[in-house]
Amino acid sequence: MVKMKGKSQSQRIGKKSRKMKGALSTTTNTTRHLQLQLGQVSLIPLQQPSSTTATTSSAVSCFQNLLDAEAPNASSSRVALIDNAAAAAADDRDCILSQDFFCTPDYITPDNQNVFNGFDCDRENTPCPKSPEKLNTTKSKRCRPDAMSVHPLSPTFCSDHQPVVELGKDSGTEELALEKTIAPGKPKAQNYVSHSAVALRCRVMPPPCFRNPYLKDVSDKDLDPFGNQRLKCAGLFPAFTGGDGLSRYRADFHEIEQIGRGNFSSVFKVLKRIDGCLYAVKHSTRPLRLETERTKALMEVQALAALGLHENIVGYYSSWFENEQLYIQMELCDHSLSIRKYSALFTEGQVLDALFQVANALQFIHEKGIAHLDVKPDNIYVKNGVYKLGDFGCATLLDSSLPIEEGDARYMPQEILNENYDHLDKVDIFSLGASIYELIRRLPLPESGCQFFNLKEGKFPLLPGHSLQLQNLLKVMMDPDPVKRPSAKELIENPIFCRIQRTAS
Ligand SMILES: Nc1ncnc2c1ncn2[C@@H]1O[C@H](COP(=O)(O)OP(=O)(O)OP(=O)(O)O)[C@@H](O)[C@H]1O
Ligand SMILES: [Mg+2]
Repeated sequence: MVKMKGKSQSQRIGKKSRKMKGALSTTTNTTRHLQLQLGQVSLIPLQQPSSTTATTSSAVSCFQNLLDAEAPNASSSRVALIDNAAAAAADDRDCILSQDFFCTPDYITPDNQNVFNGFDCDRENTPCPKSPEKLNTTKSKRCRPDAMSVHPLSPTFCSDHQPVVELGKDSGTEELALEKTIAPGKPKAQNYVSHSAVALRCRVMPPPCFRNPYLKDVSDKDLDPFGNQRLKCAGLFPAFTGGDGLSRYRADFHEIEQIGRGNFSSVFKVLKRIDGCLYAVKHSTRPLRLETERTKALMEVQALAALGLHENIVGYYSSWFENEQLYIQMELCDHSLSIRKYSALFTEGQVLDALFQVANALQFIHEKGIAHLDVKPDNIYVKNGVYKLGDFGCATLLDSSLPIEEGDARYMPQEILNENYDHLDKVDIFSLGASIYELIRRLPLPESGCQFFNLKEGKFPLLPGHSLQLQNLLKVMMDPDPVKRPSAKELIENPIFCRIQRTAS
């Protein structure tokens, strides 16, 4: 409780009540009637005026507002009072909910919370959202003209898309109205699953589980027994897809700035509210409406999760669907090696360092039976001098048992453009060679023409300032015959890397 100087808060409130009663004594019969009712409703001005005069006038004007609101008959005045009481109650709830917001598990957090806490999902960008503006009940009246009020925790609380839910009109009590799901005498809509029903189901059922195609040794029976059926209706679950309900992104993270944008996604630097640490959160830029689109998008996180931790692979923390978009929480890196954004010149030592570290990442993922298929400078990130392979959006299984979607054509070897998928691990080796070549030259790789095809043949001009040993290594990595390219394991065993190991030790 906030202590006030010299006097307790209740003493001050008592003083204000007495002043208000003084004002009441001069009013009409109607006022006395209202005064009786006010005995049960505390009228406390929201803002405490500094001077005594201001306090009195505030109390009077507050009372005057109630008088103005009073309708000719008693029941409507009761409605006005209930509305004000409900609004005050909503205020209290809002204050509590703005705290609860951060600690309640998704599937029990009320949906439509953003509606009544005044939390603007688009513009919210503050670490600690303030308690919302007081909502008056006009809003519920506009949505539901015949309703007295709706408990905001109810799934039926005012939403533009709410199906009709009739409320009890208990004129004899001043409690907040109890909701009745079906109005007596009204025909029940057939074959219609109400939004509220879905919201309710979301709260009692956890979201579905998916089989990870990159993990071979997990049997289907280890998964959620309803998984298959529920995958089909995953898009129906607001808590799962976001819907118009709670934003897990907004609830859990404070967005700091956009740090990247790919063809399919945007990446943001965020602060996780609960642990105070910085992360990168990537989300798809267009909605994933179809089950096939969601399944495809999920493969990126499934690959990351199946791989587990490696120093040279971007760390993966968590993922979820929201508003038909897939969100991926990752380790935050300093920048990518994109030559459009990062223009530093690479010495041979730095080039070898980057090559060695990414080759380590490739060895790790190839050993787990996974190919990346989109190795390029944009997808190699740096954090404190450590290179990390990221963007597993094209990852697939080496045995070609999963669909194959090749990455950026500039970094792809000829065989994959010819749809020969026999040596997918060697595709990554070619792409790494092409990436290093681009980093050395600081010029974007050609997208077509003679040079484009020459590179696919492993033919490129000399690289001044770099050792022949390195240039030969790049040529063999970009050999048109995938079999002649070294594996990632062979690559990291190349004696050329003794140089950087010597420097490091
Ligand atoms: N974990 C991260 N830390 C720092 N920056 C990142 C991170 N993840 C992504 N980025 C930045 O965001 C950019 C786009 O990310 P990403 O490549 O994953 O998106 P995408 O849409 O899959 O890309 P693409 O167009 O290559 O398919 C990256 O090039 C990088 O600059
Ligand atoms: Mg990318």
